[in-house]
Amino acid sequence: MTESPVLLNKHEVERLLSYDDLITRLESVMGKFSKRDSSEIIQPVRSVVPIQQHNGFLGVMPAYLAAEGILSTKVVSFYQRAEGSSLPSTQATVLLFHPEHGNVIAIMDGEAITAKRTAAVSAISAKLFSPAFSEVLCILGSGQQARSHYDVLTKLFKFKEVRVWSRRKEMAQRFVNDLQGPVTVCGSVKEAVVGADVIVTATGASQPLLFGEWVKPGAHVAGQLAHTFPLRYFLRFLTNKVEVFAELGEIINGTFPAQREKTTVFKSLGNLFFHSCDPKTKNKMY
Ligand SMILES: NC(=O)c1ccc[n+]([C@@H]2O[C@H](COP(=O)([O-])OP(=O)(O)OC[C@H]3O[C@@H](n4cnc5c(N)ncnc54)[C@H](O)[C@@H]3O)[C@@H](O)[C@H]2O)c1
Ligand SMILES: O=C(O)[C@@H]1CCCCN1
Repeated sequence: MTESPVLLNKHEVERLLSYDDLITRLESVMGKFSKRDSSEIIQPVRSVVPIQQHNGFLGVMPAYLAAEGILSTKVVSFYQRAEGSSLPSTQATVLLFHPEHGNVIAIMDGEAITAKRTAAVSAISAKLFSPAFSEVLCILGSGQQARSHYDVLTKLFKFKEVRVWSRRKEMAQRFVNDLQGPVTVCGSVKEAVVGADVIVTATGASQPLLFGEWVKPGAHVAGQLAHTFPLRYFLRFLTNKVEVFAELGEIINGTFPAQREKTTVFKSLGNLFFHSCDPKTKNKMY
């Protein structure tokens, strides 16, 4: 007879999930994923059901790591919320299965996992690609991802200055009031971005907010885009001289060099990494 699944609520997940463990673990699994060896990891592309009349989506994100006996799926809904809505735009549950018997062994809050996992992956990208002496962090947005990115990036790097922009200044101010360290609230995206070494985009915007001409040469952009944000926009608004270079796992594996001195963009959905174009560098397209 199978036992009842363990239930982990948001508070428990937050307590148990440390950024140090997550970063180590994610570096390992992203490296394995990029080897495309199905005996190591099977992770199909996320299935998404559009819920058009309510501006929402339901996604299912399964994965299987045979050697480690981990069989799991996240079930996530994401909705476009009206400005000022108190509802979270992303809500998720993660189910862990017994790989041999197929029964559910744990049901975990997925909001905390999504917040921390996504920020930890950006932190890995920043570790690899941010300028050697990064002093200024810029965060666009003031929601869940903005907060988790603030937490992990200020834990890993010693920034001299942190800037936040949000479409409503009072939301940016509320975000800052919750933090311990000093953060500047900026009145425009440009003001927040110019001169920044690490730039996090964490908004639900489906139109470009950040323009390449504002980005300091050599800076690193960690892009948490709305999945509705077309990739071609993201490339064009940044610069028309962008090449898709590699998956993050390929950089971790050493298949491609990180080239920290270049202006780099990590597009989190799909784990792609871009850098500004160098004609001598081999193009790699996915
Ligand atoms: N890559 C990933 O794996 C991943 C995971 C989770 C979330 N995301 C994406 O990250 C983004 C932020 O997610 P979140 O959980 O922090 O959401 P959230 O709802 O907590 O915060 C959204 C933020 O975006 C701002 N915003 C919304 N629409 C905007 C617009 N049109 N212009 C300017 N600002 C706007 C809001 O004011 C708020 O600051 C979303 O696009 C989400 O889809 C990506
Ligand atoms: O990977 C995720 O969990 C998120 C959910 C929200 C939309 C973007 N992707």
